[in-house]
Amino acid sequence: MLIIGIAGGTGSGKTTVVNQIINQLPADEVCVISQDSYYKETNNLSYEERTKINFDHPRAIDFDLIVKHLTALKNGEIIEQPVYSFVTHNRTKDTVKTHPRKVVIVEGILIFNSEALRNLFDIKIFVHADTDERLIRRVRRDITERGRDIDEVLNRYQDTLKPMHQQFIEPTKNFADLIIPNDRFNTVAIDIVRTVINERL
Ligand SMILES: Nc1ncnc2c1ncn2[C@@H]1O[C@H](COP(=O)(O)OP(=O)(O)O)[C@@H](O)[C@H]1O
Ligand SMILES: Nc1ccn([C@@H]2O[C@H](COP(=O)(O)O)[C@@H](O)[C@H]2O)c(=O)n1
Repeated sequence: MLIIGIAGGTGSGKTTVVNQIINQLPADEVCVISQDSYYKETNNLSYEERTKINFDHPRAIDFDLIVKHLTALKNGEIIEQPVYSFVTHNRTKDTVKTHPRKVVIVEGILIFNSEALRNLFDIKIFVHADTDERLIRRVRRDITERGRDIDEVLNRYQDTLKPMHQQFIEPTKNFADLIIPNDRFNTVAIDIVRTVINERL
């Protein structure tokens, strides 16, 4: 099994890069674990309280469960990946059965913050896009796909996204084996990653 970690700031294009990598691989040879699925359960909080959570701080993530699930996949076991709702800011009652595959891709803003998780990755990739580009993409995406309005996105950006990016996300670029510049679509980098995967399989 080849386990690839793909980190990078919000809006850097991690999900897009993952889709570009996997769309040429047979579906039964790859599975994806998204860090967003592993936001801690907050059933004890009201909706109002959940809107105030700092979702860009490592303490918001259930790293123990990601490590447990990744280890289980490595041991050939099927896992029940949680499903997260950006509308309710909580996990839903659903789960997605995720089968062990030859290639496992884990993507998320904070995945290189956990040493235990880092140690499970065979290849660590950091997707980079400039701050203004990420903000523009985030505004567009959160309004069209995540049910937010402009004030919500900009307030969250100023209060948590920007400082947390500087404190926790950008420094983890140093752990990367490969940095993909993604201000524009970077087909060369995607081809290189695909070649590495094919060689290792
Ligand atoms: N290289 C790129 N050029 C232009 N837009 C991009 C690029 N990569 C991603 N996007 C767009 O930016 C938005 C955020 O990308 P996404 O892959 O969801 O980022 P992340 O998973 O890092 O938050 C999406 O709407 C996506 O279509
Ligand atoms: N309820 C939530 C949970 C998380 N976020 C934001 O999602 C970002 C991470 O996802 P990406 O796909 O952009 O990597 C992160 O920056 C959180 O602020 C949210 O808005 N609401």
